[in-house]
Amino acid sequence: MTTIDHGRILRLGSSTLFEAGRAAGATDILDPAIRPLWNGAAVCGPAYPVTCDSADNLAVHRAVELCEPGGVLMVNGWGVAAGYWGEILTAAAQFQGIAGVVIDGGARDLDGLRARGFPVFARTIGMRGAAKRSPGETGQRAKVGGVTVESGDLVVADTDGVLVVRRSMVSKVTADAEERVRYENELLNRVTKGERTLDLLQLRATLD
Ligand SMILES: O=C([O-])CC(=O)C(=O)O
Ligand SMILES: [Mg+2]
Repeated sequence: MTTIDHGRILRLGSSTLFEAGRAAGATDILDPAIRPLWNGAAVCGPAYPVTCDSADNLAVHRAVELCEPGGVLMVNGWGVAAGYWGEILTAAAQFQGIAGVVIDGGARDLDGLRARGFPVFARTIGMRGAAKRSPGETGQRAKVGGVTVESGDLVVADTDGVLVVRRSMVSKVTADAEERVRYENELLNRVTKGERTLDLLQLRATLD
């Protein structure tokens, strides 16, 4: 088994990875309303899916104990603006080695998350505390931002948004994205020197 270099994949960027996997249907973009909660937040790691009951985060507290180090919690919070995540869970997740969290719902204590440098992506801020009554579901699959995420799919989340790369396709998508970066760097070089995108991308014929 080849090991996956998550830092290297993150440097390729979510948009480049999406384009690389697009034709094969290997990548899915979460609803772009799910955004980083502080500037520069970014994370890459295997998904640990969590489905909460509406406005209840007991499943999240359990997931923080069960998720493997390096994992990314992918939480279905039904789009509700409750505080499914906050600074206490962040400190617990960091102790556990969890890499980040994506929530289709609310998170709070944003200054604390930023100060701790923990990447959190969420649909909204949620000041109101979540209940802690329903066990929900952990570790199987979860629908987050319109995408069904399986345990072990690769999550790549950065300033552009949140991408899921299907587990069996990670090597191919990564290799294709590296090729794409080489091509785009060449374009950047030439555009920086004054060449026109209309020429480089052979777009003039379409204009005529
Ligand atoms: O109450 C919760 O479970 C969420 C929260 O604010 C924290 O983790 O600090
Ligand atoms: Mg809190």
